[in-house]
Amino acid sequence: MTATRESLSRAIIEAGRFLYGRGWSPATSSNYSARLSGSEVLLTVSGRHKGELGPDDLLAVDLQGQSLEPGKKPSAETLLHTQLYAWKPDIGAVLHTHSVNATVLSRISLGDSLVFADYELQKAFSGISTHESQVLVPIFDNDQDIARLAGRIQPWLEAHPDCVGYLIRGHGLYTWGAQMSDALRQIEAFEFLFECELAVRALHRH
Ligand SMILES: CSCCC(=O)C(=O)COP(=O)(O)O
Ligand SMILES: [Zn+2]
Repeated sequence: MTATRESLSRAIIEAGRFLYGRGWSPATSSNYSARLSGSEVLLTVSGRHKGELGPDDLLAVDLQGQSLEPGKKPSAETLLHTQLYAWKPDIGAVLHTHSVNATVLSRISLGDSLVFADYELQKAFSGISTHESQVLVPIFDNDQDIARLAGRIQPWLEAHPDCVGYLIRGHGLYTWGAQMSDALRQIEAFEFLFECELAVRALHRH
């Protein structure tokens, strides 16, 4: 069945309620999107409360991140969404969240990536079928210049076609999927792994 703007709007609004309810999109943070076509994306308007989204809080942008709806301001992080849709035509939804665990873990990890290995829950990521795998999650330093940040992320994506998500240090998580349900599953999987990692590190300090 082809997704309509109405069904994709509903999926984004429901995702916002869920992610805000879990505490992963506080204080108007986060942005969400879904692919409308080969050249257009439905995205959250900048600055909106993500637990109280309605259809007016969404707008269409092109793959260059330009608003197609005058009067509506797209997310400040639009380019981080559109670069993913341009990177892979099978991406249908992108989620960006600001959880405590993603923020803390990305701040205390001094390297430029995290590796998750031997967790059964890694199988929640698209393309992974065994715990005997490694999920490599890059951490990019935060930047208020989103075009510059996208420019630093692009070569990493091109070199890692199996990438399932990335962290921005002190900021949050980006992940994606063929459909909104896939992106939501990956958000939950990342959050589970972040919590495990922080718990393991806390135990090792004693
Ligand atoms: C209050 S959070 C600061 C901006 C941010 O990181 C974010 O995710 C939300 O920005 P948007 O423009 O998409 O509302
Ligand atoms: Zn953000």
